[in-house]
Amino acid sequence: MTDSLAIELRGIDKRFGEVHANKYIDLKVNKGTIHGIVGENGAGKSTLMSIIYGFYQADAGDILIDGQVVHIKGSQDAIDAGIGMVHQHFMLVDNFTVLENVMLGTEGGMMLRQGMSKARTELQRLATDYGLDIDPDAIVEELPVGLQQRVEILKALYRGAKVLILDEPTGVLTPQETEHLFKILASLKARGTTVILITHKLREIMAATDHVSVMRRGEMVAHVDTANTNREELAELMVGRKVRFKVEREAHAPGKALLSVKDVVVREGGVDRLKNISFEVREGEILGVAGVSGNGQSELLEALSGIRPINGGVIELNGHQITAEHHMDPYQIRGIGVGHVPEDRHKMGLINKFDAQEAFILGYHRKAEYNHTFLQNKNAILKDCQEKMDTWDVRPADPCLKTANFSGGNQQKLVIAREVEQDPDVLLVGQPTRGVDIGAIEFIHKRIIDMRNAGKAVLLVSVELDEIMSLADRIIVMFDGNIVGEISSDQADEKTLGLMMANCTPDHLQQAGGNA
Ligand SMILES: Nc1ncnc2c1ncn2[C@@H]1O[C@H](COP(=O)(O)OP(=O)(O)OP(=O)(O)O)[C@@H](O)[C@H]1O
Repeated sequence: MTDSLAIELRGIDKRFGEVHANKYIDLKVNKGTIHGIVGENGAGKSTLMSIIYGFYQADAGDILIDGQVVHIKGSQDAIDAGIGMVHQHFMLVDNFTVLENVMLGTEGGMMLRQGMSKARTELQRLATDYGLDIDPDAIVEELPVGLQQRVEILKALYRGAKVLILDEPTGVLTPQETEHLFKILASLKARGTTVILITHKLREIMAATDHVSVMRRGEMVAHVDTANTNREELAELMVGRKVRFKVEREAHAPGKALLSVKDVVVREGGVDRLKNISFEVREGEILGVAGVSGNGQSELLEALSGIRPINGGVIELNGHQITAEHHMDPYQIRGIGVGHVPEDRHKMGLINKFDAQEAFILGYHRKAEYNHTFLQNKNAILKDCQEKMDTWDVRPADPCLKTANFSGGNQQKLVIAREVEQDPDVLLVGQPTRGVDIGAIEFIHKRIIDMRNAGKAVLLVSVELDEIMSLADRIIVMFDGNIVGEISSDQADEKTLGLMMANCTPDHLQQAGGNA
């Protein structure tokens, strides 16, 4: 039966000091299938994939490709063995063209005209065969995220990948881009490529995969055929208990406005990113902001949190006015009772070299409780961090571990725990559950609802429509720097929101309402 296996792992074991990240893992992946891998944050999924791709060396165990043991000591060995990987954070050279990125590091020489022209022909063949349409001369940084990911896939195929690993590929994609990606994966499968897909989104697992393997705390705990399972069972296998998918949200009367935005303009390079927008968020209310990425939601969060000055209008935050003339920086804004969970935890939420205990006080480090007269109160910081890590189930609960060495989902928990636990009056939160496992999503959602029930104002920006619809009381929709519509969450459904996000006419919306 081994001929039908694209890749097999036997007894893969890996430790990082005290952390036993992979415990004697066995895995069989059939050729020409889409194989899902799920598991809680820190379960060891990325470590296992990094071993297959040669980033890490296993302490024990074998990797077999086409039935033969292969020794993968680096990514070039993995590429030679027909393995390709699309990382969560793309590995592209931003100011190179698509073609240059695809060729980079391969035989033929970038500078040789003949090599370039051969590569162009091959790239076009791959693009046509796999439905990966792209302009070879486009500059990568000018492409939307979904197309940049396509370049990563093409790069792997160009290097002859027979097994393609995708680690959380949809975390940064819009729903439309996600749909496209799944069509591409189906076409890869139809042409015999094997896909290993890591995702926390169980809907995607159910829709796209043939088989699923479940990891928990470094172990492989189950292998199931997708056709014979469901989201609830997978969630229970991952977490070891039943998980509620539905958020409990009781009716609640909001109070006075804690955040008010009046005619706010944000300009960048002569272009208005926010065009005279106005709205309010009141005490005891969650306002959801929906929109296709790139329509001003990120600029809005950055303006409100003080990262970006505004060019016009007025923001009133917890009784304080911010205008173009009177800017407040992020530290000052935190000081007036505003918490901010940035959309991109790597760029704005954490400093990789810092320990978890330092990450936990970032932005709050001057507070009296973390300081003696002149020096930091290390004991207080350590104790505080330990308590919060336990409450939020950050794994490993080690305040001295470098931020970079936590798994992606645990890094996200560090950031959101830091902001929520400061008990701000206004919480600005971007993509709160990006990369977070199903059990942690349940917890994070509950904490956001608890804040609303305690009379706080929450502004929630998320690309997950399910998340917005289940948490928000009201939803505003952004398009091209404007607010193009508002809807209460009881009336919102995916179709109506989708049309609003595309800025469709009232007629279209009425039809959608009728058909919904
Ligand atoms: N370079 C490293 N040094 C120390 N510990 C590490 C390192 N890389 C990973 N770990 C630890 O190994 C464990 C497994 O991490 P891994 O990133 O594989 O989890 P994951 O299942 O991919 O999680 P997530 O869903 O959050 O991405 C975690 O406890 C993590 O902190």
